[in-house]
Amino acid sequence: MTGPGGTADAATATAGWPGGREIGRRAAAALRLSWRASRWLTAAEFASAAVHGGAAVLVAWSTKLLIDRLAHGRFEAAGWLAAAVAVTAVAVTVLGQLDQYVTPVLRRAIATEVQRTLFGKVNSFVGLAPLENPRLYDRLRLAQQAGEAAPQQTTGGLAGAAGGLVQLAGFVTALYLLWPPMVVATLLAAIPVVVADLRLAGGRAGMYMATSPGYRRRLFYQMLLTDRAAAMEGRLFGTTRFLYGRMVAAMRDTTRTENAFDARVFRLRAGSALLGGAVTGGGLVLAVHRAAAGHLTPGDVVLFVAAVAGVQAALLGVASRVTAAYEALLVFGNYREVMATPRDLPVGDGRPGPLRDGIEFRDVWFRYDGGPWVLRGVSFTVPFGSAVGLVGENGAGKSTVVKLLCRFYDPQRGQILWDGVDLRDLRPETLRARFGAVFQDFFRYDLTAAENIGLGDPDAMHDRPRVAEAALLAGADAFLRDLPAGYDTMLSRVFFANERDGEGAGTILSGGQWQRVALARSVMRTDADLLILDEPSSGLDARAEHEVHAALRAYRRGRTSLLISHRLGTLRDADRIVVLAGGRVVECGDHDGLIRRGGTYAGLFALQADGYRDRSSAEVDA
Ligand SMILES: Nc1ncnc2c1ncn2[C@@H]1O[C@H](COP(=O)(O)OP(=O)(O)OP(=O)(O)O)[C@@H](O)[C@H]1O
Repeated sequence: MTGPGGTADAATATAGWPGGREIGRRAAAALRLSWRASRWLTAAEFASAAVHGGAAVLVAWSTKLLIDRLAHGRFEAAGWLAAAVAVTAVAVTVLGQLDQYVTPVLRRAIATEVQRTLFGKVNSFVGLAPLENPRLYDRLRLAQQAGEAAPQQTTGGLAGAAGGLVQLAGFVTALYLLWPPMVVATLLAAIPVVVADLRLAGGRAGMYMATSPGYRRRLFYQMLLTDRAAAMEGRLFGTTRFLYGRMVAAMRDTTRTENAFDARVFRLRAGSALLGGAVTGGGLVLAVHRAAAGHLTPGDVVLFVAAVAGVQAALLGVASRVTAAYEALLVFGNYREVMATPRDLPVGDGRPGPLRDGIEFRDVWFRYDGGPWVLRGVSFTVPFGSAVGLVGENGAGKSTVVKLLCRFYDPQRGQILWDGVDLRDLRPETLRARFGAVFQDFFRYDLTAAENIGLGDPDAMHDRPRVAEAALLAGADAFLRDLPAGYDTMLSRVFFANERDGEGAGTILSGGQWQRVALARSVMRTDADLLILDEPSSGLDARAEHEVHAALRAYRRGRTSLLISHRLGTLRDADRIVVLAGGRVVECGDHDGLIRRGGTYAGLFALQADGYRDRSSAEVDA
């Protein structure tokens, strides 16, 4: 295998091939998956393969008898045999058609089952860490591929092997009866083919692993080249050529690795085909000689030719089916690994009641996946009914605090307590159901405006008055009503509202408008105990910011909230402001107290206030 990274990656990927037992376990799992997807189709696949194998021998043997009866002038018996051959041939043809129907339908049933189980698994991850692991994406891609292919390859492989063995046994018996040495020669010629195919199966699985990152990169660059937001920067900075180059390079890399592998396949297969051809040709010449010497009848020669070809075809069929199944089972390990991924975070049984006392961060230490410490012993409380602001420079760890509170990760040390109960002892979904939140990197769904807001409480998604109320609070109602189809306008240029007729082209919102939609989404849960607002107004104009904050102040009254904003003016009326720096809480108090203290917060506030002051008046002051 060549190509940058090809050899090394393949070597890593193929290190530690699974043994026979593991392959057996995978085969059993693949069969179970196929059975679960459709037991009738799985059974039909087996039945049709077995009948196929037997029918081929039956046709060849009947043909031999037919020719011998004809040669001896026994025409009546020949007539019956001809009818038997015709019926068998018709049955085989019909079965072939049934096979053509069963195979794709079973494939689709398996594909549906695989997608259902795989994405169900991804959905079951409690936190975000598994989704930040590039290996997961490789495994997931291969798992989808192999998850769909392996069960059918295994079913087909086992069924085909069963059918092939029936055929093999029939033809070997026929050859043995005619001329025993030919059995040995034919089997010997087929052995290199089987060995070569098994070796290729291992190589192919390694190649899949080695090319998977390349495929993902390729898709990533393709997505960037067609993504609207990326296209703006791409055109302005001229990065499209760079991205295009990277995409083509990634494509060449994977293609080179695949081509090198296919060349190896060709060399091995051509060599073994040559050997098989020589045996068949030589055998035919000898059989004709033996017939000329009176040792074989004309029917024997016909059966002989059919048997040599049949044995080779059966052996090759069994080998190729088994190796295809083996190959698929090697990659199927990815499906099993994804499905066996242990739960990323422990899940407690507790159901948090409505917040009564408050939330406490107690000596919380946290770092992302072996990186530097982001929080180093952070302690503060969010008392029930209060508004707490988090302040700190870029990278201070404010959003990290929010992510820990939502239990996207667990702290390495310390505790986060909900009314005195550790978050780890609570069910994450019931805990999260108590939050309303707008994140700094909120998501823009390619859905309608109403759906974009309604997703904040899927149960109330179609409750239009609730959606409109949330939009009103977030200052989004007026501009959403003005859209071409009001709340039903698609907020996307990638989909039509009516896909079938290609009608209802979408609209693009401005950054601030999107922020208001996200804010509306965060207040959809009317019974939320805690409102988390991470930079909710960074994109709003001055008037909108003023209006939205006034509305939110009223909304927050009596509720508990955690606010993050670099615009310190918006946090002025928070009951408590927590200042983070160097991973620690360096100050805590209300606005007036912190200003009097003259520390970090007072310094940041003065800097911002300075920026807003009229320069000339500042100069006059000076
Ligand atoms: N998923 C992640 N994986 C690795 N490191 C991360 C991840 N998310 C954040 N970090 C790192 O953690 C640190 C704190 O990030 P965080 O987003 O919490 O800061 P912040 O105070 O919210 O910053 P800002 O004011 O810029 O929004 C940063 O150094 C950042 O690089």
